[in-house]
Amino acid sequence: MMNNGGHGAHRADKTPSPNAAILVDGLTIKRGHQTALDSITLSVPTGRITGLLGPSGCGKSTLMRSIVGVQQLTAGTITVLGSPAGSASLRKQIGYVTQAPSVYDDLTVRQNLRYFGRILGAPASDVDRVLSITNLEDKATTLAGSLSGGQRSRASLAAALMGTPQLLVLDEPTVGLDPVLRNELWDVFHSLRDAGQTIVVSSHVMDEAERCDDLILLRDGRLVAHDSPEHLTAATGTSSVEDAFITLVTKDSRAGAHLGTPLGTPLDATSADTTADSTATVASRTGATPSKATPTEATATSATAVEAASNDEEQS
Ligand SMILES: Nc1ncnc2c1ncn2[C@@H]1O[C@H](COP(=O)(O)OP(=O)(O)OP(=O)(O)O)[C@@H](O)[C@H]1O
Repeated sequence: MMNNGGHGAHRADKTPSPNAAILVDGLTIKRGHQTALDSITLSVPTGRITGLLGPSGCGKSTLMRSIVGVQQLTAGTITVLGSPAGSASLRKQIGYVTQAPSVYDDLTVRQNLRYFGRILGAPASDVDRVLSITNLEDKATTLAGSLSGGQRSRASLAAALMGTPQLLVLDEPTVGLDPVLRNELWDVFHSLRDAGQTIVVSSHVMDEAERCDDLILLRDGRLVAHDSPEHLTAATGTSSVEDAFITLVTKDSRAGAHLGTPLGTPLDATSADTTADSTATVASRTGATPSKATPTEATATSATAVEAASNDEEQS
């Protein structure tokens, strides 16, 4: 259902589902002089794929960073799997894949997975399980530094899947991948969802929106819509999510620019060139640092990695 009052259209804000995986209440985040997120209230249901969409700079990564607990909140609260975001108890329950592939270049894929698995306390059998899920069995003995871009993305996803986290937070995992690889990854996401995992995934690509169970549309840090693709199109009288979004943004009294892009193209062409996030895949679970550090360094910094990531970025 849609709420057409105020500045946007969204659902479930006032009556969050009792089985919500994530509850965001009045979340405001200032980064530098920017208000990256402005009074966001929403709930993300368990066992579904929720897509985060919106133009570059609208706050998708900031919302994900907040959910995994590496972002300082200016106001509001976030509850994840029943605990405040950032709680130590959540580290093994959340798999986080940032925009930057974050496996260790000088380790093979299998060694990377063993390493992350050891830190997470995952069973040794998990390595083969996630290699199979991500279709990387034939790359198990390849150095991560020798993988193609798409293979590295999948290796990062594999690392995040170690230990079977309940919640997966994926920041533009398909960026730069060709359509066949994107398709394969979406098949993986759907089977993980079918196995009971909750997935929050951001994208610039409108055709990926149709593959999500629910969509959150952000614009300039504000929530414009939160509903299923079917409800969004029905409520706006449109035949595609893209058209629904254009209609919603046009109605949005504070919208400043046009959102129209063809299906399958980035919402913002410049934003396809992603910048590296400051935290590593599974950082929220392991405390490990990105691939430039050696595993030893990563382990040494594990106790403070999450806090450091949060503090560093605020100064950047
Ligand atoms: N390290 C930082 N320091 C200060 N401001 C930042 C920082 N990173 C992002 N911002 C600002 O926060 C706002 C939201 O950025 P965010 O990265 O969350 O957007 P996004 O929707 O994920 O963008 P993209 O799709 O390009 O990754 C933007 O105005 C951006 O300029």
